[in-house]
Amino acid sequence: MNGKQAAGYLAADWVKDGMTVGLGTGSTAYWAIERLGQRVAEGLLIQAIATSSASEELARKYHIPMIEAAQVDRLDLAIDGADEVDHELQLIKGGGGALLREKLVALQADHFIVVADDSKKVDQLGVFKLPIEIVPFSYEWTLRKLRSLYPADFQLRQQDTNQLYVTDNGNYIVDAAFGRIEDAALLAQELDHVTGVVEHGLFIDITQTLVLGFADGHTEVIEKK
Ligand SMILES: O=C(CO)[C@H](O)[C@H](O)COP(=O)(O)O
Repeated sequence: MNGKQAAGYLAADWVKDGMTVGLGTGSTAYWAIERLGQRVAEGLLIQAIATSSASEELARKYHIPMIEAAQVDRLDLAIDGADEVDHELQLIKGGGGALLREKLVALQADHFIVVADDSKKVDQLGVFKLPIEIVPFSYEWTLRKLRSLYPADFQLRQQDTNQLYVTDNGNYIVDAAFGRIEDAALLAQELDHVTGVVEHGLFIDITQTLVLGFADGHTEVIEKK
């Protein structure tokens, strides 16, 4: 068992009968979904909402009962991966392009658990390029605005050489190389106010629990102070 699997499997233990669960996206959330699928096969009664079409497909493969967001007001729990996590459990997410739905789901959950292998733990956020989801209409203006605000490299994410990456919500993603981000909360607030930006991958004060997995299969659980 590698670190991602160890973290994903352990996080699935938080899920109890009757819960509505948010399912994250990526190669670590994958293991949590697989483990939940096993538990559903053993009789666990839950319903779930997925943060991407890929996770929805995976959950359906494991016969996890899926519902639409409109059917519930709150989620009991959401489990998702991260691209970076710092000591205060602030995150960069969106490497897999699902940041908007991931943030919507995380904010609606009473308990948000992040699953990651130990390579994701950093002293300061920002080495991983920050994904920023922008609307396609006038995206060049939004890109120009971002470039005028910050001395960072902003690159539109490509699907392949001829095609821009398009999210499940029909938007584009800009990957921003900030380097070390001195004040992630401030940057998050500023990006919230850039017209054309739909959402960004800074998850500030959302995570309650971090489940870290290590290469030898052991895990560490860190609760938000
Ligand atoms: O934010 C995400 C997708 O939008 C993922 O959670 C993040 O990229 C981590 O992925 P992985 O577990 O594959 O390393």
